[in-house]
Amino acid sequence: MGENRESQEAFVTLATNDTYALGCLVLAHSLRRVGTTRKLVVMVSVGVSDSVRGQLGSVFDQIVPVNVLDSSDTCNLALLGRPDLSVTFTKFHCWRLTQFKKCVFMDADTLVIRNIDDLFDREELSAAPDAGWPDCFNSGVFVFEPSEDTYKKLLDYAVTAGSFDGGDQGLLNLFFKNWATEDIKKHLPFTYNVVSQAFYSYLPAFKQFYDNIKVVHFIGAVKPWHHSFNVTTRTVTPLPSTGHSQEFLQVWWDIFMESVQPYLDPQLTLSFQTQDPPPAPPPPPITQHPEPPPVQETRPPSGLDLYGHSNTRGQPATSMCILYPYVPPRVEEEEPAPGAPSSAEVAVPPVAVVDVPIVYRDYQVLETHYSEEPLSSVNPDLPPAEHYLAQGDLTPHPTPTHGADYRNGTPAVQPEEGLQGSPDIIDNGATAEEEEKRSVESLSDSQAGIVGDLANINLQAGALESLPKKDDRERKLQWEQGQADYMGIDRFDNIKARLDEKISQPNSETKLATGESETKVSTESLLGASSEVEPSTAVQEGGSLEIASGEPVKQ
Ligand SMILES: O=c1ccn([C@@H]2O[C@H](COP(=O)(O)OP(=O)(O)O[C@H]3O[C@H](CO)[C@@H](O)[C@H](O)[C@H]3O)[C@@H](O)[C@H]2O)c(=O)[nH]1
Ligand SMILES: [Mn+2]
Repeated sequence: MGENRESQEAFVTLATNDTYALGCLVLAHSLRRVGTTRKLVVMVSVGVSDSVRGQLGSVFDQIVPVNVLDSSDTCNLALLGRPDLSVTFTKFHCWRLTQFKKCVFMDADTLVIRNIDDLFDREELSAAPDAGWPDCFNSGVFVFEPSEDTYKKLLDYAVTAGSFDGGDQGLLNLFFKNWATEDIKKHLPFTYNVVSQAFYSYLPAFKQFYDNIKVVHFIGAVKPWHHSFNVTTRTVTPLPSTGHSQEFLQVWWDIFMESVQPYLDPQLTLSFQTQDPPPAPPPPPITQHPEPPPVQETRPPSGLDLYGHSNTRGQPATSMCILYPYVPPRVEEEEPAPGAPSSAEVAVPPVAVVDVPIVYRDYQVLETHYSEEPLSSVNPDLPPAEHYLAQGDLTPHPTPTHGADYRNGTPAVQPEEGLQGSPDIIDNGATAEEEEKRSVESLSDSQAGIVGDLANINLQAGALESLPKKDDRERKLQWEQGQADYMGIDRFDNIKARLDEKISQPNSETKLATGESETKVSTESLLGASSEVEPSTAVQEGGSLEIASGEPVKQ
């Protein structure tokens, strides 16, 4: 392979804010660690701060500023009416990197485990199946050939046809619609884009093909950087219900702590937050709606999908996460007083407890289009932003809390007390636990649904007892109707915990037929149901679940 080829091929990623840029940094270090010989390119929009750009420059070969509202774009006018396509279009800028012959695009939330330079032997458009709908490809990793012509066609197509999921993935799948059938070589193995929840959805395959995993993709609303990391034990605590594999989260954090975090600008903690979209109004309290709340026709039904994405675009869920964006580097200490704990034993308190609005697949709130400059300054010939607002195309955000004008398409409803005015950073000396507790308690009963979310996301993994207790019987019925709460109470590690518990109780009524390779367990035991369940509703035909019980997942 000639040096020539190596300089003409690149891995490309994208960040529109400092938060996603952290992902880009970890991704780039992961690529360097597996010894890639190709160039590394990151596309950044105005939302990425100078200090973070500087850090990107230390690991990427090129930083390419991109701006979707570049007035040279012929499609500008049409785009203005389609704010939902903003980040989508930013991603498409990768086709303009015509200084390269071939590229591999990688989302900022991907992590490279093994060398993938062989991807450059593939043609446009090669990608791996999406775990949610395998006839579609996932657009987090794809091979493409830069071309201004393709870029323009994509924009035209986007404006006329639109994206069926509002994001780039829906659009790219329509544009490259023969991907699934035309050429098997364009079907990348799933190992090139393993959604990190796969260990959960298909554990045996995850174990079988574990050694081939090349790229892990942390899809969904909760990203590795939303997790908390204990600097003393140097372990990450997985947030329940995200489904992310602890093991790969740990790999992400190890790289982050070693190669990224020590070089972060100490001021970043603040800019980190202000770059994030402002807290959006909470979804209407469920208890006050005998009928489902009115939903705009264009929206798919609400609820979370397997990966924790909300199907309700424009309705962010609010969750508390503890961020550890910056841990001050250790300074040489004076001799500790006799009897005082050494610095290694002192748990570092969280830097900030942040109310993070988690935005599910909703890219309308991002700053690419709107936050930095008023629309009118982008192209002085265009009518002012109010014009579009008046047409009902866009809805202004109720309160531009960060000085930026985020027009996120969500209804202009004032957030309710208790969620609304929570400052971005609570730094009052309270411990994370106290703060969590306080914020949960401050919610009114009518926000019970939200309390559930808060409680759920704050629980430490394995804290089964403190999960919100559903009525056992109701839960059992739901299970039997195929409505198990796979991402919550019925998620794998909970089921496993219950199994372990049952197995360790020799007098348990649970019927355990332990074969060589599998264990059959009754619905009842999985649900941890009490013995008061009526016999008629006890284990029914088909109500049992098979669980492979081979060796545990590799640690
Ligand atoms: O505020 C944002 C949001 C996204 N991105 C970039 O866009 C990518 C896609 O967003 P992401 O949050 O990673 O989406 P996913 O959770 O992975 O969801 C899926 O849906 C997206 C929209 O269709 C696709 O882009 C993804 O590839 C697909 O995996 C990110 O990795 C970033 O590179 C930003 O820079 N800023
Ligand atoms: Mn992604």
